[in-house]
Amino acid sequence: MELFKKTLNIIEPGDYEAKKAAMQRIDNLAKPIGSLGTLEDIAAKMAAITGKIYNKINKRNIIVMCADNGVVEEGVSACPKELTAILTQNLTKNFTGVTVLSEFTGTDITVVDIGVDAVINNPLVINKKIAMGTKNMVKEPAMSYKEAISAIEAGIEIVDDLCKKGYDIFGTGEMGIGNTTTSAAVLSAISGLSPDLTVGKGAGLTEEQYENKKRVVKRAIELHAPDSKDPIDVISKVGGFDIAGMCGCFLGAAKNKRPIVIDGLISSAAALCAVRLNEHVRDYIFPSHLSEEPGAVYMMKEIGVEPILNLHMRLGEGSGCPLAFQIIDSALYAMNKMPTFEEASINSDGFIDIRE
Ligand SMILES: O=C(O)c1ccc[n+]([C@@H]2O[C@H](COP(=O)([O-])O)[C@@H](O)[C@H]2O)c1
Ligand SMILES: Cc1cc2nc[nH]c2cc1C
Repeated sequence: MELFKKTLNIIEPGDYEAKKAAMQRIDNLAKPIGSLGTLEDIAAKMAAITGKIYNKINKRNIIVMCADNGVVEEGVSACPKELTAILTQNLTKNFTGVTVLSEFTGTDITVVDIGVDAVINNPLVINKKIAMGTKNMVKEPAMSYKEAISAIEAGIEIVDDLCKKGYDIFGTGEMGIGNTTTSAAVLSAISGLSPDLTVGKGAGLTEEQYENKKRVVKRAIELHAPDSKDPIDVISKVGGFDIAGMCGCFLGAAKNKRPIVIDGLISSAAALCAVRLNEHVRDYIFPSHLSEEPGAVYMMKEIGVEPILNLHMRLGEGSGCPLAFQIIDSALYAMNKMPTFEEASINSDGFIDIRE
């Protein structure tokens, strides 16, 4: 509880003076005002995070939180629960989408067992197991309030450690059969939106199974009536250990003044909880893509960010993060290397400053 409270208390807003100075440079670059669109927003936001106008990312890390969800016994997923443990192991063998894309983009992966319902005997998986999966949320709260805090603290600790190792950007990912159900439940509980809008087909469901999934989310919310103003209450009643762990990652990144990227629906649920715990966390968050899950649009709105990409992806694992890293790198490179109108005029006889 101490680490959680301390972290929440010391998170500061971004450096808006540095952001203003960055915007000034961006507006002076040899291009029509605003013509680099979202790349400009990214470069300015990064300046607010680091307090510097010129930024470069050297070390990238995606933290993948793996956990099981008790609600799977209600038939909400097309996948067998055992896949969580298998895919957790696969993350360490470069057998997954996120690891291959990370290899391509020079990104390291941190695999965390935060609640897989199996013994994961693998030195490449960090053991932060809170329990052997959550409870079935239509029968009882998914976890205790204390467990939710412990899982959040595990995420903060992971980010603290990685910051000491020199990582300067983070991605968030997860592996957990059934976690599109918990994510939709968290979104509905916090926003008040009907599960008819927030629930999707996840890894794939028949129409009949999809109707059941919506009923399950409605039943869990009716049973526990989570307090929409208390993200810990929401996570503990209808969330998952992966969502809690990633929520901790967002808080930890904000505390350490490091950028952190959202992937799909599940990491959005974690980001939403983190932003509701402390509004300043938003200053450190970059979205990546718009997940194909229907709830993703509402997640983005509730968090208050606009996805950079729309690639119709719905893999999860953190797979959108390496792609966003490349866009972020490009934005920073343009910011650092493009000449201003003044610089371009000095270096080229024929240059016309279109602002005059
Ligand atoms: O992140 C997303 O937007 C996303 C959308 C659909 C499925 N997933 C992945 O699929 C698994 C959850 O799907 P489900 O149907 O079991 O809830 C979990 O391991 C996620 O990584 C992830
Ligand atoms: C193969 C596979 C990979 C995944 N990654 C995230 N969820 C997944 C579900 C399946 C089935």
